[in-house]
Amino acid sequence: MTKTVGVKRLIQEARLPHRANETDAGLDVYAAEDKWIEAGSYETIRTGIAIELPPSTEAQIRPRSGLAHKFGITVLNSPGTIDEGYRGEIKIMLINHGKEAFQVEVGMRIAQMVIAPVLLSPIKEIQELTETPRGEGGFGSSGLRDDV
Ligand SMILES: O=c1ccn([C@H]2C[C@H](O)[C@@H](COP(=O)(O)OP(=O)(O)OP(=O)(O)O)O2)c(=O)[nH]1
Ligand SMILES: [Mg+2]
Repeated sequence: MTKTVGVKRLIQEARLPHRANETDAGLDVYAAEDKWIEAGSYETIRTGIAIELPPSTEAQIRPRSGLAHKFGITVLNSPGTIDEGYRGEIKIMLINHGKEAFQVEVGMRIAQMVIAPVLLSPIKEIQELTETPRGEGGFGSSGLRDDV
């Protein structure tokens, strides 16, 4: 099984995803078009690339903390899911939570992509669930006080 991610450039402006450091989890993903994002709005941005993932993996599209910290820019549907079998162009939905309009430019690093393993578990209906110490407790049930 190859672990290589094949990347096809769909337009000339496109840049291949790139790891800033060899062991970074996230590959920087680049914009392939110029676009303004008004404050409080979102835009779908072209990357100009399509990819071929290794079997039983996905690519997660996550925000870059630098853009969030400096400009309030994040990924609307974070983490975006790129399915193994998807062969279309990867597009990134950025939302501007900042106070100023934000200009996306060709070649800007707008998000990061993490390749992750996926369990393609079959699904079946069952009548009884196994018992566990947690049972149906959730939503803060393990806390000592009501508010945490
Ligand atoms: O940020 C994203 C998220 C998804 N996709 C592409 C790849 C993914 O495989 C496909 C479908 O995404 P998703 O499953 O999130 O969307 P959906 O609304 O469930 O559409 P579909 O019915 O096509 O699965 O769209 C992107 O290009 N960018
Ligand atoms: Mg889907």
